[in-house]
Amino acid sequence: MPYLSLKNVDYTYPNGHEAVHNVNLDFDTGESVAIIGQNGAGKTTTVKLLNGLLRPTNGQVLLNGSKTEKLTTAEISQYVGYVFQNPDEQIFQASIYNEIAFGPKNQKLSKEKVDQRVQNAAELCGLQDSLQEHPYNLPYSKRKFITIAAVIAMDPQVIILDEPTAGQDRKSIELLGKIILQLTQENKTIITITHDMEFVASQFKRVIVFAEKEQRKGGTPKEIFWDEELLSFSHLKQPYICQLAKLLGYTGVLTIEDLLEATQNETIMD
Ligand SMILES: Nc1ncnc2c1ncn2[C@@H]1O[C@H](COP(=O)(O)OP(=O)(O)OP(=O)(O)O)[C@@H](O)[C@H]1O
Repeated sequence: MPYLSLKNVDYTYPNGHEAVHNVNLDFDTGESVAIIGQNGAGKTTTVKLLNGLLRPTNGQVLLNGSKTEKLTTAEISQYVGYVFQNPDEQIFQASIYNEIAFGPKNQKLSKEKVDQRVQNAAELCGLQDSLQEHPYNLPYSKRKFITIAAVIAMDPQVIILDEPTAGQDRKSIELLGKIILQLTQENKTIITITHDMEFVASQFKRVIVFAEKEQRKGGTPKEIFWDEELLSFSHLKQPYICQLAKLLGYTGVLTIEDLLEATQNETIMD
């Protein structure tokens, strides 16, 4: 049984705008999934439905096989954590320690356990030396890691990251990759919305494409990034390495290693 599912879900905002139509998705434990699609395709609405910030107009959200309609958003967020696109919508404490400790304290854990959760999450997110600082002493890019650490410290089974690479430099994107890998190795489910196709190609095992409020296709990065009809319909670009491979006359390439192999095979065949 999947850990988290959307079954025939529609969502219409109170102003009458339907943002998501007939979405069916399953997420298992230990998988990393990227959700991609052009602006306004319905990605953020979909993940807010997953953690109860929004409730379906039609259809069901299932957690471990059970309907979530009777659970409060606070209850669902114990299982499905959500890191906002904009960290400043999430941060409200006066120190990084308190920001990360807020969730575990609310879970009524002992002081030692809270400390341990904060230390572990801060270390994973590169914040262990800044715990006593005010969050706004750190730049925007680092504040995003504070909010990631705050959600990790609550230890939910599922962690949703909304646009984590926006405004991040190469080193921080590498750190994000490391965090995602570590969490999936701990059997967590990571669901990430992103416009960064390079990040998707390098970090995720499964990709779901949204276009015009519906999910269009799910598959491996290779299946998605070489489906040119799908990309064109969804207004998405291939990662640069795929574009280069295409110019050179190769298909099915996703990494530099793939491209190297394709060129070497050709040399051997010549
Ligand atoms: N609060 C709201 N009220 C009415 N319409 C909304 C609201 N929030 C989003 N929408 C609309 O719903 C549609 C889907 O928005 P959503 O934010 O889910 O898209 P998205 O794929 O996440 O886009 P982006 O990549 O820009 O974040 C868009 O047309 C958007 O304008």
